[in-house]
Amino acid sequence: MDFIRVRELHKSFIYYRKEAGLKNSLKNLFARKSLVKEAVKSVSFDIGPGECVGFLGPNGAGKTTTLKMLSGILYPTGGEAEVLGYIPWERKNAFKRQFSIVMGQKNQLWWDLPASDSIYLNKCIYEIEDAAYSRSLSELSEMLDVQELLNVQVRRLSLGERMKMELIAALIHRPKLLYLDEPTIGLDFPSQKKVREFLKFYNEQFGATIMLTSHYMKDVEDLCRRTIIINEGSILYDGELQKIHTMFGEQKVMRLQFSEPVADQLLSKFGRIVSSDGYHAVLELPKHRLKEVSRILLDTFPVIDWTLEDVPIEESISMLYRKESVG
Ligand SMILES: Nc1ncnc2c1ncn2[C@@H]1O[C@H](COP(=O)(O)OP(=O)(O)OP(=O)(O)O)[C@@H](O)[C@H]1O
Repeated sequence: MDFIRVRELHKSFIYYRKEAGLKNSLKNLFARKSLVKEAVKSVSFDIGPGECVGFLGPNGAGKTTTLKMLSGILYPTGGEAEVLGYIPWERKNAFKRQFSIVMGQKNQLWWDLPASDSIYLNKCIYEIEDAAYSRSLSELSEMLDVQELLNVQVRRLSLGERMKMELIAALIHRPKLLYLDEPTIGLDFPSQKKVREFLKFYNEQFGATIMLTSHYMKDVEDLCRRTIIINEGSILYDGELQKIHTMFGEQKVMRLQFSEPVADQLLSKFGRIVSSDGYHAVLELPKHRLKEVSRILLDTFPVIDWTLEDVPIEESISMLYRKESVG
């Protein structure tokens, strides 16, 4: 059984161009120019129960718009979706009780109240029994190590502490499905790690299905085997994250340090320059040219240090985007 079934889902936004200045504003009142943005173009995929799927893409790719349609916040322009057996945009109560959406960029807790009040409000909304609520609250707050902070006003919490409270509020009713839109954005490394460990535990312990968007690749590497990559509203890749490496495994990254500046023009004939400042350069080059290029570089350039690495997963994904844009 598929938990999430999406077929040719599509969303276009109509918006109006506003010209600057009073004269143009008045003109706009009578003759507005409408524009269409195709944010999501006919995407299809299935997600099974208990899967944790990374939903990746560059800024403006259509990730949030897709998650909003799958949670019923947005009505699609076309296509179909079935989530937990419901059509999300019908917003049936039985559906709303079974999922949560957490957006790292949006605060869902009451700013001037302690987090415990917002969490209690969710208890009432979801009609959670007292015993189940107490158990869930103490379990979640213990796992996230924030028991002492539940009664502190939300605006007095740090970003990391607030995100942990957001997660407790979102999970207090034990949803089977969790949409996470950049849950670790802006957090320091220890908080990112804690949130990741918690999400992994929640996924494994309760068999929850998770769809996660994040610009931090570590989140996706740690939590998701499968990745769906979207760019300009269309799906570019759907499969195992690690397989993206093998698609671009023919490349290596060489980091060089020079004792005196070396111009980009001299380096560019050996491979793609990822970055360079004269004294340091990062080159991406094909594996089959490694031996030859290393020899030339070491013999003819003032190299004082160098290393060879595999292409990072972020870079493999960027290559996927570039390949797509080149056609
Ligand atoms: N209400 C709207 N009206 C017009 N255009 C919109 C609206 N909402 C989103 N868009 C556009 O749709 C495209 C996709 O936006 P979306 O927020 O889904 O991207 P995203 O992949 O989540 O990006 P990011 O990683 O930056 O959050 C963008 O070009 C955005 O400007």
